[in-house]
Amino acid sequence: MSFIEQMKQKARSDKQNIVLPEATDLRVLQAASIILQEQIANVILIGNKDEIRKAAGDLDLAEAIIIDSEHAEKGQEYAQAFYELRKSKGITLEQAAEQVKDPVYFGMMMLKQNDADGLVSGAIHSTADTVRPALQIIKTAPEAKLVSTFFVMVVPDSEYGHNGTLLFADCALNENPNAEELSEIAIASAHSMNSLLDLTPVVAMLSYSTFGSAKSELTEKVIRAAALARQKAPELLLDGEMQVDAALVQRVARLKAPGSKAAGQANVLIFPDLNAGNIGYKLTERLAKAQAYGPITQGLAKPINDLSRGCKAEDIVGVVAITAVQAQSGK
Ligand SMILES: CC(C)(COP(=O)(O)OP(=O)(O)OC[C@H]1O[C@@H](n2cnc3c(N)ncnc32)[C@H](O)[C@@H]1OP(=O)(O)O)[C@@H](O)C(=O)NCCC(=O)NCCS
Ligand SMILES: CC(=O)OP(=O)(O)O
Repeated sequence: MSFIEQMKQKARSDKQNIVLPEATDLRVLQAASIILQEQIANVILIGNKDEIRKAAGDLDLAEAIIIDSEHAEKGQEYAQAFYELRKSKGITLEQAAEQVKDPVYFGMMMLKQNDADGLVSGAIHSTADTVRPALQIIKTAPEAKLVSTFFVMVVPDSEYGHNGTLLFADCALNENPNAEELSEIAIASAHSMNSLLDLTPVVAMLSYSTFGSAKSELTEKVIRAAALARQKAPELLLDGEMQVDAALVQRVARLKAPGSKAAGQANVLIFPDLNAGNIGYKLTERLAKAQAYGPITQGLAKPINDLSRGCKAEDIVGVVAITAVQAQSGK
């Protein structure tokens, strides 16, 4: 069974309430209709009922719950709760009341107040505009030091990773992580590989150098990050710095990184910065025609996941199924 079929099946076993705040986007509404039809999750759409119905056309959304954040019953409660959260940053109650009318902020407050289980946004909003409210309202999980993101990449007809399934991180959030932050991203991604995909993570810390073949501040950062990650999580199969061919291809690994416990068989690729990560996932998606599910966040107190503005309806369905599975395990 494919990765995404597994996620859908798991999601169906205990249906979660997932908020979609971008409810006038046709791809989001098409996804909502598929999610309801396939019984993957209960769907909460945020927006004006008439506008949503107009945008939806013939789509069957009869089972979706629609909440208008401009005139919501809980608007006052959410405004007060948001004000309490952000008053130390100088926000007034009036500003809080305005802010929670925004569908993304309203959706986040639904999660904060336990009125929903997960949220998916980003078909219209940039990553910053999806993740910033999550960082402000939902915040990091108690055990997490840093929030980061990953993509589950499913590459057709590929022997790399686990039969073409790999986890790429961080492709969406942390712009230039230092060595300490990069080590946290690696460890969190290994845990995500294990908890979400039930696969043993084999982690490669990527660079343009393999085991000292080049030397600069950039390679030194990755070497330090790998050392820190090994120190903090010695049980992990993790190595670096290494080039992506050494990480994936056994023949190249034998030449460039003999004796490495991760080279040649990596299924978790940790990119050194956001330029590399974002370009790397989009290249794989477009040139290798891979499915790219994400950005999925790790380290937030509740499951809030992002999308690329270039996503298709089926990508949104996939990310909602993943969000529902994360919500099940967080309960
Ligand atoms: C997401 C992003 C906007 C957060 O940036 P920011 O400017 O630090 O935002 P803010 O300063 O408003 O931070 C919001 C809160 O989250 C916290 N925070 C920021 N990044 C964090 C992280 N990675 N992990 C945990 N907390 C974080 C901040 O400390 C702040 O907390 P506070 O408001 O309670 O004090 C920023 O990292 C970003 O723009 N990343 C790139 C996104 C992008 O363009 N991706 C490319 C396409 S996918
Ligand atoms: C994840 C990502 O790159 O998002 P977008 O394409 O919307 O910038």
